[in-house]
Order: sequence, then structure tokens, then C-alpha cells
Amino acid sequence: MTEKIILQLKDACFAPDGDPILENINLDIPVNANIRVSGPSGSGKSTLLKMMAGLIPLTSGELLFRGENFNKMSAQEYRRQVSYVSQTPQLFGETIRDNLAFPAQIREDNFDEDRAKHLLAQVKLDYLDLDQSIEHLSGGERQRVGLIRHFMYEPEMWLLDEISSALDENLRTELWEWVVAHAADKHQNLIWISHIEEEGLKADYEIILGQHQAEWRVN
Ligand SMILES: Nc1ncnc2c1ncn2[C@@H]1O[C@H](COP(=O)(O)OP(=O)(O)OP(=O)(O)O)[C@@H](O)[C@H]1O
Repeated sequence: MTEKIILQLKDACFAPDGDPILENINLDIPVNANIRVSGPSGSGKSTLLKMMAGLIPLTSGELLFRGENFNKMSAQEYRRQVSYVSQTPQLFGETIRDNLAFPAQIREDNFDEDRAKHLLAQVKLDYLDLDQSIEHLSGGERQRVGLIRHFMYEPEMWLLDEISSALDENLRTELWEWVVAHAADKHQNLIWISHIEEEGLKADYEIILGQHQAEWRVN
């Protein structure tokens, strides 16, 4: 039996100034897998995640999700299903509440304060109050508030770009353990980039980037 595929890139190329950053990218992402993207600095790891997230337009080729072409879908709906988290999330407004309530606001839904507090605790920020100003948060606190803003709703797929880069080793390990367990529990697809090897992070598959190409490896 063939494996079920959730996301595909077909002959995808991104060449913003004519020179390709990534080209001839053909990937079939199986459902409910834990996938690492690796490769040297500048090899296009973030670019690949942003291509998958529909955040940068393909110069050529196709992005398909559940067999449907991205260009025929609502970009807003797609990004709610396929959630890209940057390593430097921008915080906005004045307080932590402003940030964590934002996803509900754009969905015209009620803010789930209990969930927000639960998520703060999951990322070891339960000492922060929702009405606390974001002005004096540390880099690591900002990174985690930006991360859990995405977790206020559950997507089908996570694209996580260096989400622990501002944290010390203990926090990194705990954060990744939580993220991986959360995704497994919710049967979510997980594609991630991390430079950190000592986290003991295990992936089912690896996408290795180099020379503008992507190699698929089964771990
Ligand atoms: N929109 C763009 N226009 C021009 N060049 C770009 C664009 N986006 C990315 N690049 C270039 O593409 C290359 C790959 O960038 P990318 O951030 O994807 O690499 P990376 O593997 O994630 O790097 P790192 O590990 O250092 O974060 C870099 O040389 C970058 O400057």
C-alpha cells in the first residue's frame, strides 16, 4: 500500500533574482510524520519551509496540499492549516494578552484565556501575567510568546523554523519535548529546523539541502 501524502512540491523552484536558491524540488510529505530539514547555513532551509507555507511564491513548479493546488486555495485558510513559526516572531500590541488573543480576534472568536494560561505554563512562562507588557520581555520570553500564539488554534501541519534558538539548553530540550509530544497527540504533521544536535530530537525523515537541491532520507 502506498503511503498517504499530505503535502507535495513538484519541480519547485525559487529564484527571486533569476538565480535559484532552490530548484527541482520534488518532495512527497507523508501524513503524520516528524521531519527534520537540515543543511548548511544559507542552503535554503527557511526558504523551503516558507515555500511549503505558501509564504513565498514559487518561481516555477507546484505546491499541493491534500492533492489540491495551493493557487486554487484561499491563502488565509491554507495558513491556518499549515502554520509557519519563524525563529524571530514579531510581537505586537502592548501586552502578552494582545498577542495571544490575536488569533481569536482575526477569527472573530472568543479568546480562550484558560488555554492561553495553559500554553504559558507549557513553555515555562507561568510566572508571566497575561496583562504584562511585552516591552521588557527577554529574547527567550518573546520567542516563546510568539510560538504559543500559533498554538492557540490547532493546525494540521507545523513548520517550525529554529523555534528554540534564543533559549538555554534545558529550556530548549523541554520545549522540543513538549512540541513533539503535542504534535503526536494531535496527529499533526511536523516539519522542523534546528541547529541543535544535543536535544536528542528524533525525526522519522530528513530533508537534506545542498547545492540548491533536496535529498530525502528515511531515518
Ligand atoms: N527573498 C529572497 N531574495 C533573495 N535572496 C534570498 C531571499 N530569501 C532567501 N534568500 C537567500 O537564500 C539563501 C538561503 O536562505 P535561507 O534563509 O533559506 O537559508 P538557511 O539554510 O535557512 O540559512 P540559516 O541556516 O543560516 O538560517 C541565502 O543566501 C539568502 O540570503
